Amino acid sequence: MNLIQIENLTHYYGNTKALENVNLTIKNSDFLAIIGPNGGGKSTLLKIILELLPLQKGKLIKNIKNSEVGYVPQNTNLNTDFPITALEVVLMGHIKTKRKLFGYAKEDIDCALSSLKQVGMEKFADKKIGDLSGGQRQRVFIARALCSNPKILMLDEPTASIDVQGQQDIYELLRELNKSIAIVVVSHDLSILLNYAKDVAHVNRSLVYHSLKDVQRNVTLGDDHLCEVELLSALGKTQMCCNHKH
Ligand SMILES: Nc1ncnc2c1ncn2[C@@H]1O[C@H](COP(=O)(O)OP(=O)(O)OP(=O)(O)O)[C@@H](O)[C@H]1O
Repeated sequence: MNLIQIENLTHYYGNTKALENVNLTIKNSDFLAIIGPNGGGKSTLLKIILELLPLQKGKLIKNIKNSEVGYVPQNTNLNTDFPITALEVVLMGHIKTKRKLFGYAKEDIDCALSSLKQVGMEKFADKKIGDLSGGQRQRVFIARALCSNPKILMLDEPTASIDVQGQQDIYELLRELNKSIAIVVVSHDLSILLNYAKDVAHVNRSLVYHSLKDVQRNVTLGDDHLCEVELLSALGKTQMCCNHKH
């Protein structure tokens, strides 16, 4: 089933053309990696799908409600000094929270606890967000996005500044979630991402879609990471070459 369809999308910021004639379909079982150089237009694409930016030219067809698109933004490590618990962060994701005069309704708390359980963080419900590791904190933000029972989960650089083991744990979680919801990840962590994504969209103003069905998995982790140039080469864009050492 097609959840989201984008047709001939073009977007300008003033005179800067950020996206040109982009076509993309996101289906319910997808695990899509969106990659591309800095300034290539990845965030712009995400913001248009999330309707944070207006549609200027082209079509955006959504077969799901806006509330069924879960979003985990970039930089969830900011403001870790804020004295708020993991449970409270998740409760903030409730769009139809019936707030009581003091605190939250029991059904909201039960739902938030169940989201925390889904990401393996229920034991940390009462911990301050600043006392968690980067990977644990990211799980809490994923739980927050899961609160509205999304059909698609979009994550912008979910593993930035998380160690390799933590990154792998997050992707294992996303793989598990992908059994019931579509996953779209913007990331530069290609080595890890490629062991999990089913398809890749390379965005550099225009979008080139590649299926990863036939690409060899078990890409090396750690220092021997795969760079974007090598990835594109593996996908058949052999005119590109990589001049640097890993
Ligand atoms: N608010 C804005 N006003 C003007 N230009 C913008 C704005 N946001 C983005 N741009 C420009 O649009 C282009 C695409 O930017 P975008 O942030 O979508 O790229 P990106 O692929 O997400 O980059 P990064 O990997 O660095 O996050 C860039 O040339 C950028 O300078």
